[in-house]
Parts: sequence; structure tokens; C-alpha cells
Amino acid sequence: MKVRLLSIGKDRSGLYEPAVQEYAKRLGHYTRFELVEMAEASGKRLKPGDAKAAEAEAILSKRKPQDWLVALDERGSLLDSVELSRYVGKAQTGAKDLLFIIGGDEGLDARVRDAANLTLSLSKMTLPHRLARVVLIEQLYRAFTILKGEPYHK
Ligand SMILES: C[S@@+](CC[C@H](N)C(=O)[O-])C[C@H]1O[C@@H](n2cnc3c(N)ncnc32)[C@H](O)[C@@H]1O
Repeated sequence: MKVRLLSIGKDRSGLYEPAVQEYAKRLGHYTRFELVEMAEASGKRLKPGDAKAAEAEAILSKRKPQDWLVALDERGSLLDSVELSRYVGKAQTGAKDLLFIIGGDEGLDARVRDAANLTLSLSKMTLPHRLARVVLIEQLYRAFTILKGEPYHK
């Protein structure tokens, strides 16, 4: 199984990158894991709606036939950690790969949300996309430890 976490835009502050790298390393013990970063289209002087549409096209071009696409959005479904681990486990037993998508400053285009197998909310609050990436990657690590019955999750 392969898990990819695709995000739009860079962590200009550098605040979150060490945590992301730490959890990426840990996740690598459980699954093939890849971080994918794409440039924000808003930097290309497009209007916000056009930028989101351009990003949607680039995001959807990364989807492979065996991927379950999970779009991160504050209006999505709220799962607890065990429910997320079950979702990951279902993908694993179904020989599916997981492609998680975190949007940029403007959020995700409706085309990405519509194409998703799951729209996942981390909370009803809006998080900066880089912080959302840290929370998600920790929850993915947690999900694999739950699937293995390891004591990390209490
Ligand atoms: C700054 S937010 C964009 C907010 C934008 N106004 C919107 O309506 O989507 C950037 C990205 O971070 C992720 N994100 C932020 N808060 C989130 C939350 N509570 N749950 C899930 N994803 C979140 C989403 O992928 C979102 O597209």
C-alpha cells in the first residue's frame, strides 16, 4: 500500500516542516509514504476562482486508478482516530492506495471535493494549511499504530 499526502503551497515560516519530516520518517516504518508539494496557482496572477480551478486540474492529474482520494476540508466528515484507522485498514485490505489532498490559501475547488471518496474534516475550525498537514500526518501515523495494536494510541 502507498499513502501520498499532496499539499498546495510552501511552509514559508518553516515552523511545521520538522514535525512533518519526523512523522513522515515514522510512517515509513508502516507503509510506503510520499509527501507531494505543488505550487500555488494564485502566485501565477490568476483570479482566485481561476487559481483554484487550475490547482484542481493539477491535483486530479496526480490521481491514479487505484487511489482513494481524500480531500481535507473543514466542512467534511469528522472521524475519530479509530475511525480513520479503520478507513486506512479498509484501503489496505482492498489493495487501494490513499491520496490525501490539502488545499492552499483559497481552499479546494469543488471539483476536487466532488471527485473525492471521502471529504475529511480535522475540526470545524479553519487551520492554516501547513498546520493541517502536521495534524493529518500525525493522525496517519496514529492510524497505523492502531492497526498494529501498538501502545502509541491511548
Ligand atoms: C487555509 S485553509 C483554506 C480555507 C478556505 N477559506 C476554504 O474555505 O476552504 C487551506 C486548506 O487547509 C485544509 N484545512 C484547513 N482547516 C481544515 C480543517 N479544519 N479540516 C480539514 N482540512 C482543513 C484544507 O485542505 C484547506 O483547503
